[in-house]
Amino acid sequence: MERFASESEALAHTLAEVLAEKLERKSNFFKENCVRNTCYVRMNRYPPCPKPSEVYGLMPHTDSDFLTILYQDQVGGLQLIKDNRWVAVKPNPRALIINIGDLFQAWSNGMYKSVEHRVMTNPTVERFSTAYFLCPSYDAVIECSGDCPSYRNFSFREFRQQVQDDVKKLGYKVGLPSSHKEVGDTHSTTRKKEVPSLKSEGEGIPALFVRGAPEQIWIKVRNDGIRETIKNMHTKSRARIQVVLSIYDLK
Ligand SMILES: O=C(O)CCC(=O)C(=O)O
Ligand SMILES: [Fe+2]
Repeated sequence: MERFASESEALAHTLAEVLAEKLERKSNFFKENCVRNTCYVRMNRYPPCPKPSEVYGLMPHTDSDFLTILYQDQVGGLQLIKDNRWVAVKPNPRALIINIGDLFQAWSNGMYKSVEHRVMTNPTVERFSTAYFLCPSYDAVIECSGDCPSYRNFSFREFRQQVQDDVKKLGYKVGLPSSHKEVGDTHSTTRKKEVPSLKSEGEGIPALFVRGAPEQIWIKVRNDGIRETIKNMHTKSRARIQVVLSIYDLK
């Protein structure tokens, strides 16, 4: 677990810096603000559930961090929204899944989009996953980039507080406002509507290959190729970046 944490730490910083460089923003932000005691690893266990159609393993959500490095076991159940539909992310023991979180969405002025995802339960098999969250200190201020920022500046403490308050009051996280400028304006943001049916597990996204789609970019990176691969990838503006990474990097 310690190894997962330290390898993920290095990887998360590399990815964040390169993604920042692509925005032509100072890449030392992450070194200065996302330090060891502000980031964390979470281990998730999903027990078998007799009523999988009625109970989520994890409710649909976006992560409240800069980016998440996720390793899932072979059971499956992770799904994300792609092209307005839920699709399964096929388990692959040699891949890590990297999700952009809310903070990167705000920091990049929506260039990188936080990915909505959820976990379905399995009626017979228990499932495990491990996630590393790249988070800043509570006092860090998230400054939206660009001449026409879509979000006002806010501290991570403020954002966390808003998420907690929303969950308490409304029963779900509102997260970043989708079309309003003010973080904290919970009433202006409607809950995302339920997206249509999911594709079957078999149709899910293979977790280790390169594919470009209008809204998502999948890249395969090995060993020390991370920087070059990301630098060279073709990002359409406002692309949603979903990075699928070879676990060879973890040796
Ligand atoms: O278990 C998974 O695959 C996803 C976990 C997750 O989304 C989270 O911990 O935020
Ligand atoms: Fe998550």
